[in-house]
Order: sequence, then C-alpha cells, then structure tokens
Amino acid sequence: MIQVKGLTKAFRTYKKQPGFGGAIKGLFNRKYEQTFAVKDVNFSVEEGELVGFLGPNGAGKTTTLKMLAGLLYPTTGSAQVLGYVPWQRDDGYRRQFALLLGQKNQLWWDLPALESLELNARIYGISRESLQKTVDEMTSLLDVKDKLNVMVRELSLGERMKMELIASLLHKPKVLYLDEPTIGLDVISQKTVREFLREYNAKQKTTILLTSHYMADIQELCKRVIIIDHGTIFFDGKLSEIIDRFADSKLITIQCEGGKQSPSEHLQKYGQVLEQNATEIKLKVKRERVIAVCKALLDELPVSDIDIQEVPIEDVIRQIFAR
Ligand SMILES: Nc1ncnc2c1ncn2[C@@H]1O[C@H](COP(=O)(O)OP(=O)(O)OP(=O)(O)O)[C@@H](O)[C@H]1O
Repeated sequence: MIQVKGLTKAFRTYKKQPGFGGAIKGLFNRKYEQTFAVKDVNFSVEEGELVGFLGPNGAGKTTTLKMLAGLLYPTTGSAQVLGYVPWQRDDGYRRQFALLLGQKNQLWWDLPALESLELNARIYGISRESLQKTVDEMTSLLDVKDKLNVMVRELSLGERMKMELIASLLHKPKVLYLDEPTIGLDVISQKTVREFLREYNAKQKTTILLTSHYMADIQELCKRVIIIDHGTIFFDGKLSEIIDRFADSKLITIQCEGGKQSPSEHLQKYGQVLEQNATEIKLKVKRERVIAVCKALLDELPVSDIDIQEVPIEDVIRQIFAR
C-alpha cells in the first residue's frame, strides 16, 4: 500500500538576529540554515495495517505524513501510495486517501457540522443517501449525533475532532493518515475515538498511519510501530519487541509476612527500590539478575507473594526519547 524509499526533506530556515538591528541586518545579509526534518526514511506498509508512528517533538512525523499526503515535495527520495506518487497530486490518489491533522481545522468554521459534511460530500461526489447512511452510523458510534446542527466553531474540541474524523472518512479512503487525532481530548472521548478507529480498521481494512503522543492510543491500536527521531527511523517492528530490545529491567514486587523487612540500603544491592512499606517492596532489577535476585529475596525475607512484571511500555518509550 505504502512504499517509502530514501525519503528526505530539508527545510531552509532563516534565523533572525534579535532586535531592530537584527531585522535590518537580515534584509541585506541573510544567513540560512538547512534543517533535515526527515532523513533517508525507508518503510513499507501492507494493506489494512494500522501502524503507529512515534517520536519526540520535532522528530519528523508530521513532515513524513505531509509528504505522503502530497502537501510537501521531498528534497530527495521516493514514495508510492496505492501506486501513485503522492506529490504528483493525481485526482485518482486524492479520492483514495485522507489526512487528519489533530491540530488543524479542516471543517468550515461558520457552518453547522452537518452542512460542512455535506460540502465535503459534494466535493467528493458522494450521493445524498450514502452521506446520510455514513453520517448516521458514525455520529452514533462517536456519540455526536445531537451536535450535527451546531456551528463548528461552537463545538467542543472533542466534538469537533469527531466531526473532522467523520469528514475525512466520508469518501471511504483506502489510506488514512492520522496526525494526533486524540490530542487534547478527555479520556472518555479518547477511548471512543480509539474504539471507533479499531473497529473501522478491522471492518474496512483501511491502511492507517497514526501518530500520537498518547501511548494508550498506540498500545490499544497498533501492533507495529515505527519510531523516528531527528528525522531518522531507529525502530520498525512489533510494539512488543520494544520491551525486549530496549527495556533492560523488570519490576519485582514482593509481599512480606508480619512486616519483617530489610532496610532499603540493604535492598539497594539488588536494584532500585521504587517503593517500600510495612508489607510490600517494589524493586527495579536488571533483566539478567532477576532470577538470582528472586532467589536471594526468598532466602532472606519471609516472602508471602512475589510478582515479576515488565516495565510499562510508556516508561520504556520515555527512556528511549530521553536518550
Ligand atoms: N515549514 C517548515 N520550515 C522549517 N522547518 C520546519 C518546517 N516544518 C517543520 N520543520 C522542522 O522540521 C522538524 C520536524 O518537524 P515535524 O513537524 O515533522 O515534527 P513532528 O515529529 O511532527 O513533531 P511534533 O510531535 O512536535 O508534532 C522540526 O525540527 C521542525 O522545526
């Protein structure tokens, strides 16, 4: 569905020097810098896949999606989506994909949501019956049926995002680029949007590339993730593999009988003491030491229960970004 080879985008940026003097200087002697927003990116996505695109701020996610949507020309490299080169902006391609930018409005601000959807339907040549059916279905699933006659500018952020999502799906795109579709939404709306996307992807087999800073979105929706940083991909694989490759520790929680415990200084030789109270100790222990530490703890303490868990994926990703 999507094939990206050596995709690179460099922006030429001008750094203005401070103050009025800087502005005048800039008129005569501008110094430009080249920023590589995306650098030699390669990946491919199969039909029906829902791939999470992760990375810290400024990593190059939006720039990549914008190139795949044909909004930006790459500096070098190639891409094919559904057999089309996106930046050639072929009508055939435009009818088959949608780009939803969570931080931008795409609906008409001064129209009621329904009229805005009707306008979109006209642009894509969608029949009235088909529009009605899709809008009926989607507004019920997303719980915004009663908001169809409200002006877009009067909708809450969550309601507007749901309408934006409906608008981008009216023409039943085969490829969907979602750039932070749940940004700023409350937890209930986030969950509604997530469930909607999961069902939609399963039913329609739409190929989806999704960026989000909420790990819950990624964990619940994407089996595969691509991690990008400074414009370069450094991981492309199963979400579960991230733990194997990047999490160097596990969490051991032990319950002790009768409050008999070792002082935390003593426990520190096993790993990082995360929590300790009268009956429970939580330790973060290097992967390769887990078995040995468990044995030692069972020998030393009156352990009544022991639990070994992976570090939450959210913490692993945070560590990767921090590095
Ligand atoms: N039009 C532009 N002109 C100059 N530089 C740009 C432009 N658009 C993006 N950049 C730069 O390219 C880099 C990547 O930006 P991009 O928006 O793709 O990041 P992102 O991964 O989507 O970040 P975020 O998670 O914050 O949305 C950033 O350093 C940004 O400053």
